[in-house]
Amino acid sequence: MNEAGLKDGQGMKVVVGMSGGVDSAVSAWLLKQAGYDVTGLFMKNWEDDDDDEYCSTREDLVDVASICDVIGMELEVVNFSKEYKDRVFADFLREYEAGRTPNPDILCNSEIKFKAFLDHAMDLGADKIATGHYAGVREWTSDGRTEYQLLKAEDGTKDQSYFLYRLNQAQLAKTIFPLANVYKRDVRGMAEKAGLHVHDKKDSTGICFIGERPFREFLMRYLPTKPGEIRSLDDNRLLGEHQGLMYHTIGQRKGLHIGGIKGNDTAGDHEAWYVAGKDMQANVLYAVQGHEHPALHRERLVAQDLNWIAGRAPRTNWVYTAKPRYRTPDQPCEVDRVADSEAEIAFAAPQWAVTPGQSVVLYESRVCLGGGIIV
Ligand SMILES: Nc1ncnc2c1ncn2[C@@H]1O[C@H](COP(=O)(O)OP(=O)(O)OP(=O)(O)O)[C@@H](O)[C@H]1O
Repeated sequence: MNEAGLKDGQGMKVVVGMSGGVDSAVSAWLLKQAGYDVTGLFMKNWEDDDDDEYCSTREDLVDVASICDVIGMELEVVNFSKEYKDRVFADFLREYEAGRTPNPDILCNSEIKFKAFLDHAMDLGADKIATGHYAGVREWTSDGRTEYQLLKAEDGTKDQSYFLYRLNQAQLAKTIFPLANVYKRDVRGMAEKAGLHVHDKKDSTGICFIGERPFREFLMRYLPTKPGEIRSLDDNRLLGEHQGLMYHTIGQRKGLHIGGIKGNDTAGDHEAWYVAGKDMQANVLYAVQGHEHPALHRERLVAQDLNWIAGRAPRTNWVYTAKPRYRTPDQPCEVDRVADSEAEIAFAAPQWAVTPGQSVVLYESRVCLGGGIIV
């Protein structure tokens, strides 16, 4: 075992997804230190002529080349922009058009990083692939059955298992997460010690293909505006106009431009407005006033398009925890009803701004069981 708890690699061939960031650089370095035969693979997932201003792909590739040089490993480059457009971006647009708020990074993991990328790595003769995700994987035997479990990262503040809940047994069987037991606060120091110049590189933020660009502007290029009314959910009062339901998400406060509206004299009338619902048919956006408005809280949700990592559904009448969105701390819950196509989850406490299109991910202690897409 090395400092990250990695087993001796004994020359096992691993292809590491290299983004140009510090996490994947340190992941590759740790594997190399542990005796794996490591190759870096950089993938290009997005191609757009007007993107130079916001897209850092070129600089990232330069960084990857230098990292591979320092570590002493081969670098391969692959273009998955067609696969990305067909399998991730098309779904992203469809979901927005239907008024939901999807999470393309989740689909990018199950369809690109752990499918197209994994297949390509196997073609290159790899035994396993590795990424710099903060998550863990372990082989677990109970009741005579052996399975791969997806685990939360040791560094709970950085855990990314939420984004990986759509992986299956075959994908996990081929995966190493070298940062499973590493704290983010130590990663930059490790990179510096290893002589990797990206030790002080800024972490990437946001959805990969959108990068730092203004989101609404980006979406408008693909989904034209469709103006409609904004109404108060409580009394149907006309509050203003929206430019398209797809530009808004449940719980959103900014960008409604109705802050100054005064209606009657009831107390609290100066509280901020939040998006509480969408009527897709009538093209009406419904808003409520105040963060604590009951319409923004839900004790139950229904999820579809389910993926259970072990290949079997969770138990009903059993206390688990779940995240109805990435940034929400784990919430105690029970699975009330579960079938192949749909599950209903009841939380111990009401959840704020449960949003269709986002994923609900279920955990039993540190083990990620899977989840589904909120409808
Ligand atoms: N363009 C890419 N080519 C190959 N692998 C990638 C690419 N982008 C991301 N990955 C892999 O997916 C992992 C998680 O990606 P994410 O975008 O969440 O990066 P991150 O957590 O900021 O990590 P990093 O510091 O490595 O960028 C990365 O650590 C890397 O292994």
